[in-house]
Amino acid sequence: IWSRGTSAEGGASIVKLRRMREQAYVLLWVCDVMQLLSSFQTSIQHCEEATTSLTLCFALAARSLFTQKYPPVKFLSEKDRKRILITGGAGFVGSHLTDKLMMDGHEVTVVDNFFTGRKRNVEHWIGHENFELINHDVVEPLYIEVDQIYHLASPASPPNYMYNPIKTLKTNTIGTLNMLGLAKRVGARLLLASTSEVYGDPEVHPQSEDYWGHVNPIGPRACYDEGKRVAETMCYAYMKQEGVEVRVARIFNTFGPRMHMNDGRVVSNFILQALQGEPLTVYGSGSQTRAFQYVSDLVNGLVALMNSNVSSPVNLGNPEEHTILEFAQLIKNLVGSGSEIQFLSEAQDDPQKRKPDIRKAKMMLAWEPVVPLEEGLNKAIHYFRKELEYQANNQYIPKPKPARIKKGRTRHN
Ligand SMILES: O=C(O)[C@H]1O[C@H](OP(=O)(O)OP(=O)(O)OC[C@H]2O[C@@H](n3ccc(=O)[nH]c3=O)[C@H](O)[C@@H]2O)[C@H](O)[C@@H](O)[C@@H]1O
Repeated sequence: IWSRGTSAEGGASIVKLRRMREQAYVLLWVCDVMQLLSSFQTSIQHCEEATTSLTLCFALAARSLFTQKYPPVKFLSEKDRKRILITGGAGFVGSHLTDKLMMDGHEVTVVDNFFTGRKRNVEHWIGHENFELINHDVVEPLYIEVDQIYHLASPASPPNYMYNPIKTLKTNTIGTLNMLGLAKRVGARLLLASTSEVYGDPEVHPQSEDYWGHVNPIGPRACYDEGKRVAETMCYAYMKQEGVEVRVARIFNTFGPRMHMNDGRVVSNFILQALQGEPLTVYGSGSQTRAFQYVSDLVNGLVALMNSNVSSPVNLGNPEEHTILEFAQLIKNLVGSGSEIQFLSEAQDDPQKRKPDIRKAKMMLAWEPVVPLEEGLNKAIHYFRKELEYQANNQYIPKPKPARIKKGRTRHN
């Protein structure tokens, strides 16, 4: 500019340049201020972060000082401590089994696809060095190193297993094949959670292990009943052909805390209905019978069977038999509820009588149920009462918004 322009042009250019320089100074000043502000903000953030971490440290220290983080766990020597896989370990029975095996000092891996299981059931172990939780569906293969497998994965409540019969079949067939394959590969012992449903609507009463059953292979319960029957067949095929060590527990009706509120089985239905003052729904006449065991008895039976040398199927249940109508009355009385009893239509293929013959378990495992029915029911009632309170306290009930007034007119949504 200097060299090319006239003096007049040169003067104008100088003025222009001065202006540009002034503008540049202003720009630089703005930049400086912004930088200063941002570094100030960062240091505030650092300060906040430091304060937060410090608070967190104090909170954690206080928590570990004043509270016990995990339930007490026994110390087991390397020789006695087992690596145990529980499929369906976040479910109702699985989570109680997890508690027992963890407290006994073993290393427990829980595998669950959370179809009916819940993280809440095992959250008290999360972070413990002996515990691992894997979100996995047993229909897909699993590659881990374990000594024992408790194979519990499957929906067990009729409304749940009938909701998706194909998935129920896949879980009990492909899922069981996958777990037996794993047992074979790593040389683990596998316990199958089978069921009293393998006896179908029984013509023999009470049911002992040598009864072959009376199952409708194309009825609504078949996905579960036949699924479990073929799962048992698979266990013995792997035992004979591949030398896999198997244990088969035929589990009869079981109840207790951590049953899902929407489980749909009779115990949780009746207790929740009685607690909420709703009618107790009896399907059919209520003359059909069942015998109910408390979950801790079952868990002790499962562990005793796994560690025994009994490879043939064993019934695990409480032989105290009641009609469903008697059962409804008992729950009403224990809750102190004024609920009515409502008779609904009978469920298709509903077994009319069921009661376990447990002589084999008594003789071979020295096991028998010890929790009386009423004591177990009172524990379950206490649990469901707390669950209802929990639900009520954690429910977000949106308040209706007042209608907005715009220019003197009510706005209609
Ligand atoms: O509780 C269990 O552990 C067993 O539950 C079910 O077998 P089910 O005996 O049919 O269980 P529930 O659904 O609890 O039914 C028991 C009886 O109560 C009746 N019921 C059920 C629910 C209800 O609201 N009202 C009612 O009268 C049913 O019709 C049936 O006669 C499963 O099929 C078994 O595999 C499982 O072992």
